[in-house]
This record gives sequence, C-alpha cells and structure tokens, in this order.
Amino acid sequence: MDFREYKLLNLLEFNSTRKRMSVVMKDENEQIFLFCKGADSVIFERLSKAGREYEEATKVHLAKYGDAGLRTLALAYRKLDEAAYADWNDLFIKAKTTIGPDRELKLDEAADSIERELILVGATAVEDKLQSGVPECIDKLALAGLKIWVLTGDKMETAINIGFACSLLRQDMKQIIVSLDNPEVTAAGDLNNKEAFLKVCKESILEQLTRGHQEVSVDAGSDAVYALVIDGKALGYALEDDMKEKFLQLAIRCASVICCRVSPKQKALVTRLVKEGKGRTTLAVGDGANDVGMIQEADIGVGISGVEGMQAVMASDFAIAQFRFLERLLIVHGHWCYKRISTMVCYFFYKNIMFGLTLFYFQAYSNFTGQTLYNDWFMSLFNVFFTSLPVLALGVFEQDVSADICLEFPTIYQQGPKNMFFSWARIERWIANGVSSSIIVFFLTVNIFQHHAFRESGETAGFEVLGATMYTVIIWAVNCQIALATSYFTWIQHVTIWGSISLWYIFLMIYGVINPVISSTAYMVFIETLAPSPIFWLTTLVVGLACNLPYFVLSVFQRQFWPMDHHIIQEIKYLKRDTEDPEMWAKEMKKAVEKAKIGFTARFEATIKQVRSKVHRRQTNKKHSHDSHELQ
Ligand SMILES: Nc1ncnc2c1ncn2[C@@H]1O[C@H](COP(=O)(O)OP(=O)(O)OP(=O)(O)O)[C@@H](O)[C@H]1O
Ligand SMILES: [Mg+2]
Repeated sequence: MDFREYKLLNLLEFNSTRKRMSVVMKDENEQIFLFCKGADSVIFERLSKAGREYEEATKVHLAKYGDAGLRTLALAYRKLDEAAYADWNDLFIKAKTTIGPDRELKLDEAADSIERELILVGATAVEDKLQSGVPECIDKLALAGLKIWVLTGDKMETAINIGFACSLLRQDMKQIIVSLDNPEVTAAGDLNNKEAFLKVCKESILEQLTRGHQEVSVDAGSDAVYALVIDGKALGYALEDDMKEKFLQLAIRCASVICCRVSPKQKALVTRLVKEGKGRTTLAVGDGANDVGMIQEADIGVGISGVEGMQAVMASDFAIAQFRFLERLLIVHGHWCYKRISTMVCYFFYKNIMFGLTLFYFQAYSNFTGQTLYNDWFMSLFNVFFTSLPVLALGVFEQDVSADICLEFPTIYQQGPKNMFFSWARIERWIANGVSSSIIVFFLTVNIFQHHAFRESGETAGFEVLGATMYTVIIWAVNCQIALATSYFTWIQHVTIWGSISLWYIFLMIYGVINPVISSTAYMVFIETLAPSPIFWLTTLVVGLACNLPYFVLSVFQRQFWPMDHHIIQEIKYLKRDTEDPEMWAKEMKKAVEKAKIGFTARFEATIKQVRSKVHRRQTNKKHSHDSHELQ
C-alpha cells in the first residue's frame, strides 16, 4: 500500500456563519495545499475559473443527494506557494493571538483571504436521520394549533425533503420559493458591479415576495395551502427593515415556513421578527451551537441534548433528550402549568381581598377607632399557616384533565395561547368573588351576633367573640373555596385543605390557654366561649356555605350552559361515557383538534378530499356522457 505523509500546518475551524472548514497541509515534496470542505453554496462561490471543471456534474449530484434527504458537503482544494503561504501565515498567527472581541472577526478575515481560488473536487453526502417520533410530534403540535417554522442550516433540497418526511410539506401544497437562484441575479453577478448587483438582488426578492402575496390573495378563501421556502441569502434581504414586514405577512399566511441555509444570527432575527411583529409567544427548539441565538431570543428556549454537544442545552430554559418529548412538555405540562399558575394567582387575589376587606369594614363599623377586629397573631398567621398549603398543592399538583386526555384532545392546549384563564375578565371574577364573600361574611356574622343574647345571662357577644367567629368562617370559606376550585384530589389535597382547617382549631385552643398577657383577646375564647355555644357552630356552617354559594351557583350554570372543553371531558370521564357511550366520545374527539394544515392528519384529510373530488368528477363525467347519449 502506498502511504503518503502530510504535515498539518493550520486548521481553519468550522462555524455556522462560515459554513466551511479548511486545513493547510504540506506533503512530502514540500508542496503546500489548502483543503476545504463545506456547504455547496459557499464552496462554489470560492472556486477559481480553472477549478470549475466538475461544477455542473457536482451540482447534479448534489441536487440528487439533496432530494434524497442527505446532508451534503462540497470538497475543494488549492495549491499554495511557499511565499504566499508565509505571508498569510503571519496574518493568521496575528489574528489567532489577538485578544479581544474582534478575534473571531480577524480569524474569519484571515481564513476568507486564503479560502479563495479553489479547485472543486467533488461532493460527499451522509444520511442525517430524523429522530424517532418527529412526524408524530409535529402532527400533534399542529393539531394543538401551534404554528411551526423550520430554520435550518441545510441546503434547500435537503430541507424540502426533510419537510416532506415530517409532513410539514405535502404534494398538494403550493410552494412559494424565494431565492436568489434566478437568471437575472446570476446575470447581474457576472457584471462585477457590486452596487448594481445588490440592487438587482433586492428588487428580485421584493418582486418574489409581492408575487407570493398576490398568489396567496387570489386563493384566499379556497382550500389551497401554501408553503414558503426561503433560502439564507434571500432571507438576508427579506429581513431588512423595509422588507421584513412584507416577509412576515407572507410567512404568516403560509401553513409551513422553511428557512434554509440560515446562519445562527438569522435564526435569532427570524425569531425576533415573529416575536415582535406578531406579539405572539415564541418557542425555539434546537440541538446545536448554531441554535443558541434563537433559543435565547425566543420567549421559551428548549435545548435538545444529543450528539451536537451541550451548548443548546446550556442556553435553554428547558432541556429535553429528544424532539418528540416536546409534545408532552407543551401539550401536557404546558397546559397544566398554565392552569395551575393562573388559578393560583387568582385565588391569592381572592383570599386576601376577602380577608382584608373584612378588616376594612370593621374600621368603618367601629367609627374608625383603630380597634382591629382580629387578634394580632390571627392576622399574621392567616397567609402563613391556615390558607397557604392548599393553594401550594393546587399550584403543584392540579390537573384539570389527565395527561392522556391532554394528548388525546390537543385543542385543550389552546386555552393557554388564547389566555382563557388569566384574562382580565377571569381575574375580575375572582376579585368579585372575594368582595362578595367579604360582604357576606362580615354583614351576616355581625347581624347574627348583634341583637341577640349570647351568654346565658343575656349579654351579647363581645368583639373578641365576633372576631374569632368571623375568622373561623373565613378559614372555612377560603379552604372550601379551593376544594371547589380543585379538580384533582389525592390525599395531599385532603391533608392540606382539611388539615389547614383543623390546624386553626388546634392553634386556637393552644394559643387560648397561654397567659392572657400573650394571648390577649384570644384567651380561653374557644374553650370557654365559642365551643360550648351552638350559635358559633351554626354561624360557621351557614355563613361559610353562603360565602361559597355565588361561586358554586355560577360554576354550575357555566358547566350546564356554557361548558368549556375541559368541563365536557371531565363529565364524560366522570360518567364513564368514554367506555359506555363511545359515540359521545367520538363526537367530542372530532372537536378535539384544531383544523391543522400541516402534519400527517392534514395530509390524510387532503388525500381523502382529493380522492372524493376525483370520484365525484368521474361520476359527473359519466352522467354527462350518459345524458348526451340519451339525447342522441
Ligand atoms: N464540520 C463541518 N465542516 C464543514 N462544513 C460543515 C461542517 N458542519 C456543517 N457544515 C456545513 O455547514 C452547513 C451549515 O451547518 P450548520 O451547523 O449551521 O447547520 P446544520 O447542522 O446543517 O443544520 P441545523 O441548523 O438544522 O442544525 C451544513 O449544512 C454543512 O453543509
Ligand atoms: Mg446542526
């Protein structure tokens, strides 16, 4: 075997902006070479006139590989003479030893100056398999009403092929392809006038975007589904200030958007454009260092840990091991989290308003004497012990519907993006609940106690009795309220809710027997006064129920007359209709998905529609010919 020995002189590293990497080598005859591999578009730009011998053949191969969904690399080399290399090496070493922010820039410039005049050798292709479960996951996300954009560093053919593989594209979609790969731009490029070339490029992109808009507008209202495929260079122009709005509007009207050959910076810019232009919440998911920019730019960044290193994971808010876990992360945990947090916050408003307002009413009632209704310790411990754990349990464990149902009914996810549970209307309803409960608890309790004998000897109750009773009612009311608002009960919910209430009585007893210097108005109030008197227990029951009555009645009405998705599903599950009455379940299932335009469910529907229209056409044709026969 014939061995050749090469000495490695320099390594010009890969990054996603350069989209290429090179090595400088010396062979046994002291001849210096530069070998370069990288994205085809980048390599072809850098070929010398003499080095284009295999250009056409390689392009054909590359297109073939791309269509097969393979990832391609173009390979090229160049010979360097000793003197030219020595000059360049000085420049490179200087760049390499620079310290400061412009080191990268200088290195890129140095590399750029030598990676020119290349001679094309050929191309390679490797299969980069989709992870398992990606098409299914994309389908679910589409059914949940999410819009999916693909931003990739791959070449257009590969990206389109992958688009087909994961059902983002399908045959009956109309593709709008925006790129600079057209005769006008190529002709302008040959003229060697940079300014004129830029102008032609810009005009070409503007024209393609306008044409896209027209096409989409013509078909508006019909079933036509569009996909936008834009390439990195074109995107550079489309993201300029005067064009980005047009690009965004077009992209929004397309069911799928695929941006290929984009640099990391462009990925971030596109994310920002959607985030700021539409004011929507964006989520970026990626696995490589080239995705870090967009992961940080998006509202929610998700990193996939895998073969491409840990950079994406380090920069992300959530890390997952496979793309398909995104489905569960969003549709199950995203949904639960949104509900938990929004209900938790609303409940906090409610309970503090209810408690605080009773203090305020008492001030007015006692002619602003400054006398507080409750013992100091009662007030301090309200949010700490007696009402805190149930709401924490709700915030951590609540599930309005189970995980399986979330996945089976992806539309339920839309409650989040539509903000149905943290809208002003809902917050106001909870505030109103707090205000009404405070009015009920205060005025009912005061009226019950005011004109009646409380003690055997005929005296009315003192304000310490009134305060302790009212406080007891509030503890019952707010804890029962959370029991009403919770849909998922485990022993944890029971322990926290009923435990909080029990804790109050235990506290009252222990605190009540402590020296009156410390317990002040609470001294023996429960053991001696409240516990033996039936009116205390009766008040707790009646007023406690009355506080929760408005919420309860409204909830019943809502469930009955304006049920939301999760209400219906809860009822079906509770009444076991899913097993006993499959028809009802199937009917509900139909409603359970957004009308998606991408994903294989959409593809399946489109195919059925096509077959149906074909059959219909055939039947009408037959009928026509039959009719004309009869006429003859
Ligand atoms: N090590 C490498 N050496 C030379 N060229 C490379 C190398 N890695 C990638 N390339 C080329 O640079 C292009 C851009 O790579 P980049 O990492 O930005 O995106 P990607 O990995 O292709 O796609 P994605 O954004 O989907 O991860 C690739 O399509 C490939 O042609
Ligand atoms: Mg990558």
